[in-house]
Amino acid sequence: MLTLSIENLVVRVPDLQQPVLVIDRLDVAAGQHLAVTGGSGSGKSTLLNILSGLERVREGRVLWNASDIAPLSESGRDRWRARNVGLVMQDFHLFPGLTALANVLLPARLAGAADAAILARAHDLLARVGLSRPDQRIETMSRGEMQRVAIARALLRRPGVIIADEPTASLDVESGAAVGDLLLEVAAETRSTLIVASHDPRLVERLDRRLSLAAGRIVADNAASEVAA
Ligand SMILES: Nc1ncnc2c1ncn2[C@@H]1O[C@H](COP(=O)(O)OP(=O)(O)OP(=O)(O)O)[C@@H](O)[C@H]1O
Repeated sequence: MLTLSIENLVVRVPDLQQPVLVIDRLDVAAGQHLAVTGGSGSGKSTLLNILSGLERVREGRVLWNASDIAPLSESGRDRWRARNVGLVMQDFHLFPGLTALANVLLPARLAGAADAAILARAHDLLARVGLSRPDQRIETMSRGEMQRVAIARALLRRPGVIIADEPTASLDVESGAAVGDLLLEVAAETRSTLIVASHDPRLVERLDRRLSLAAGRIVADNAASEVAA
């Protein structure tokens, strides 16, 4: 379980005068389930990249359990992420040539943590996302099946926070609902904080807190009485 606090965050990109993300203050309690919504280009992926340490914080502070990740080097952020974050990104980062099961297990194997219990959990998670062929090679899978492998991998090591970017985007209604069930069940089981960027109203409405971004700013937050536009 990780608590998040963002203070005075400003994210800029080369070639643009206006920042792409400005968040003066955001607090997310440990174990909270947060949906990040907003139109295309509103800053959702930028926020998730910052929160997961994929992108460096250059202005402001991003504190996880009161520890700021902004000063960490890239390798420091990689280590922090491997220990704490279950990440589901839009482009999955799966490895062709490996089976579904091997992809799910890879981060645990790299960390020297792939024991019998982890192997059993990998099988269980693949079954729960509806994949019955753990030995199928990744490159032969459909996009929706790959999405489910990426989700199983993210949940394997009971991360303190699960961060998912459009986790139901490639899925039909039924598979999307199953993935929503799984994310919520696993987050509850492991008491993980859950942060999901999504356009999918069926998923968004199941999360207890909803934050809406427009042009890189928070314009609605159902947990806040006042929101700066
Ligand atoms: N490296 C970059 N250079 C220029 N512009 C960038 C860069 N990275 C992000 N942006 C811009 O920042 C804005 C926010 O992008 P972001 O990907 O966070 O949006 P999003 O809400 O996730 O959109 P989508 O729903 O389409 O994925 C967009 O206008 C994007 O074009």
